Amino acid sequence: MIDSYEKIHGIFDDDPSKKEVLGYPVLGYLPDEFIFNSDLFIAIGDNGVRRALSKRLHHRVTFASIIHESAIFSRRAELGSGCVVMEGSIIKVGCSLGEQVIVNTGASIDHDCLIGDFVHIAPQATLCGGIQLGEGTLIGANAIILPGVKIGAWCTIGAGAIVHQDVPDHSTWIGNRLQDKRLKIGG
Ligand SMILES: CC(=O)SCCNC(=O)CCNC(=O)[C@H](O)C(C)(C)COP(=O)(O)OP(=O)(O)OC[C@H]1O[C@@H](n2cnc3c(N)ncnc32)[C@H](O)[C@@H]1OP(=O)(O)O
Repeated sequence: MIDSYEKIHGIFDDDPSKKEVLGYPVLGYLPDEFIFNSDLFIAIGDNGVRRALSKRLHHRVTFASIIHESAIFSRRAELGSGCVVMEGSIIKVGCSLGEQVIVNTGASIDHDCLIGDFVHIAPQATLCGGIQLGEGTLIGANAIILPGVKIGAWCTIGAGAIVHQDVPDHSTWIGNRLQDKRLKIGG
């Protein structure tokens, strides 16, 4: 997506065997003393890793946000820095998305939703109106969150789930119910 809109100067990656990605040079590990002349985008899906890198770097770089041209993003919605809004997704009036949020392909976020930092909303997930998502939560592909539901921080909502009630922090929800913590699913 970045390739469609902007010049990419290079890619940082900890893996020394990677020399190029999509024809762009891999610059190796990101050194602490690196001086940025361009915006940075953290292209990492893991919400916790994205948070850690963002905290490490935010004082010395500006994070780019990317909205694909096929997405519908209400002019009455807000988006933080470092976000990506992918192909065919819809963000409607009154929504507020924090920093480093991934809105994946075809996801739908209806009116007045409040989305915390470092959230990932996977492909084709549907958020009805007035939903709140805490920091770092993953909404699995094709999940449906019913109107007004509040989901806490660092939760995992399974692919295809239907969430019909509030979910506490650090919980996992699969299918149509909260999982017993003893199952230790989704950490
Ligand atoms: C472009 C992209 O790809 S973006 C990435 C989007 N990613 C996703 O949408 C993934 C969301 N993750 C999931 O749905 C995962 O399956 C999780 C987090 C719910 C569970 O993962 P794990 O903790 O590894 O659980 P595991 O695979 O061991 O399954 C545990 C049990 O739950 C069941 N289960 C797992 N996921 C689901 C699901 N989504 N719906 C219903 N049942 C499920 C399994 O069948 C298994 O049942 P069993 O104990 O009766 O055999």
